[in-house]
Amino acid sequence: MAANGPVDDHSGRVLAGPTNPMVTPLLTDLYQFSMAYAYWKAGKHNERAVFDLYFRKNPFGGEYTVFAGLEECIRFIANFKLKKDEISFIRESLPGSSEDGFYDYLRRLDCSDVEVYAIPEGTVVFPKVPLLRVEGPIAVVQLLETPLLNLINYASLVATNAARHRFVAGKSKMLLEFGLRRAQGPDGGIGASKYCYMGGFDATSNVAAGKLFGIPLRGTHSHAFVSSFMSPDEIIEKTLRSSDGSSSCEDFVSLVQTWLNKIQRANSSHGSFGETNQSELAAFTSYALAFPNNFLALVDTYDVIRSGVPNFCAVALALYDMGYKAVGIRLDSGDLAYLSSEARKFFCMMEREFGVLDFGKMSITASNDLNEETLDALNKQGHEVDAFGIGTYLVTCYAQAALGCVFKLVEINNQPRIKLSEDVTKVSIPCKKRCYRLYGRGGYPLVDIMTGENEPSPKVEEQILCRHPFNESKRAYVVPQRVEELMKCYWPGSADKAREELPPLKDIRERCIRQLEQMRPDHMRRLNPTPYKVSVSGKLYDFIHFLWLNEAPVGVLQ
Ligand SMILES: Nc1ncnc2c1ncn2[C@@H]1O[C@H](COP(=O)(O)OP(=O)(O)OP(=O)(O)O)[C@@H](O)[C@H]1O
Ligand SMILES: O=P(O)(O)OC[C@H]1O[C@H](OP(=O)(O)OP(=O)(O)O)[C@H](O)[C@@H]1O
Ligand SMILES: O=C(O)c1cccnc1
Ligand SMILES: [Mg+2]
Repeated sequence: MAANGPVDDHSGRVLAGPTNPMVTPLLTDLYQFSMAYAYWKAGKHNERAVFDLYFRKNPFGGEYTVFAGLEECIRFIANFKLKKDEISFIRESLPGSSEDGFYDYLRRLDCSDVEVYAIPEGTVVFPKVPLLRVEGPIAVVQLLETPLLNLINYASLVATNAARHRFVAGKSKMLLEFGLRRAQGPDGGIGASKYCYMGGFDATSNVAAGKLFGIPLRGTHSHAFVSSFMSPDEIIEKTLRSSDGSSSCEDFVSLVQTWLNKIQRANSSHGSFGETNQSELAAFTSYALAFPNNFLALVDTYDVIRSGVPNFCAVALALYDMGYKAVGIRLDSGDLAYLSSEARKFFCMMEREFGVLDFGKMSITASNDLNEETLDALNKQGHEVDAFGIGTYLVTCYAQAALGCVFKLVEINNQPRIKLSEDVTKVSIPCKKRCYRLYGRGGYPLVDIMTGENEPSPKVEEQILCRHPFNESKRAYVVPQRVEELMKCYWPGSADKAREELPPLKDIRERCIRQLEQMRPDHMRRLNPTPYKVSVSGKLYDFIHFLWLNEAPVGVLQ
């Protein structure tokens, strides 16, 4: 197996660079280069360091997180090489006293001696457990800190946000990501589409993301299309061939009008609406002529119940005459519970009145500032929405700005290191570690446990003591029914190890959905979820506290 550089992986494919060409070795904080210089000057740059990348608290008030962004990290590491002009820029940016030798060193730098262990992308993960363990010469690994955090923080946050929206919406609903126009710039938009799909969305409106990642594309039309029409007279080409090609309707506009009259006269709709908006009818008719097989109309430009829905039905029934099946409607304002229920009643009434099979099952898409709370409210009220189009709140992660992943030194030259803090949640867990997920009888994950690298792994059916890393009184014996080692080798560096494949996005998405489904329901609920337990072995617990006492200066009281 090949170990170094931008080489082929097992399937013979070259590991391409990151999706965003802005992700280069310069996409880091200046202080990383300053430290790299100081390490080099001190002759320390090749000291072997181990860093853990982890977060401290689950986002959105929840008790789980979806890990995303790994593939981009590995592609970055595989292609890490400073270009001549980049090195010149670093020389200009560091103090003039820096020595030439450092820049020769930068020229030779790559990640061929860096090892990356990581939890597979799409896994459900928890605070304190390393998502990534990066080991290598300290100067190089230090340069990786910022880009790795940048690639993982938003990816995992938005994937988690998507998973949470999916959880509230339920499995059977179609979830469409509509956020590109509101996302934080182009990378925010592309990233949101990729990671919302990973977190369980079905499709995106973002065409570039469709091309880049093969995400299914979906979309409707906007109010502009509806309001751009003034009257049915504008429609010049009125012919529609039937779906089987056997006949043709010379004046589809008149056919639609005939159906509108029938609907108005129908017994069950008598009196429920008068004149509908004719310019809206023109827009719908025109759209149907353009897409007879995919007719979906935005029905809230003028009045959903008095105009949009009857106009839609008139066009849909005319299409039906020609052998086509309309797709449905989109609602983008108003009370979505009420309007979707009223629209459904209208469709069912059309089915009964005109004997059109399945007309009542017409798809209803809803959009307009949706988020977890509005989805939850709609569920509680009862609604008839089949698909949700969600933008702003989803992609901007409005409910929480950042995940807060950190990158902490846990070992140097085989010496464990600890970072202390007044705030116990900020004390780092030292040592190069192994992490396991222990499963209980119900098939649910029970606890994650971190051990020292050389400790024996937990065994199925063998009792193991799991301790809270910092709280002495919190501990439990666990007899696992299944033991899963969490971190796998994704970049072996110069070690003679096999590299994990980077699976296609679709497979990661499926993994993510399965992972979320296998969690115990009380960890997943929105209100007061039960925290999932993250622990350390007895041996690691003792060592953390030994090191803590060793490193913490004893105060003097005067
Ligand atoms: N039944 C419902 N229960 C709870 N929230 C709802 C319900 N229906 C819609 N919403 C939400 O209420 C908000 C309504 O937005 P807003 O008050 O701006 O009105 P609007 O429908 O957008 O009106 P307009 O587009 O005419 O200005 C949106 O965030 C929407 O998702
Ligand atoms: O509401 P979001 O969750 O962000 O979903 C995307 C929104 O973008 C579109 O319209 P846009 O907001 O551009 O115009 P509108 O508000 O006037 O409909 C669409 O109609 C949705 O309302
Ligand atoms: O296709 C849609 O309906 C759509 C796409 C992006 C934003 N709002 C709506
Ligand atoms: Mg809007």
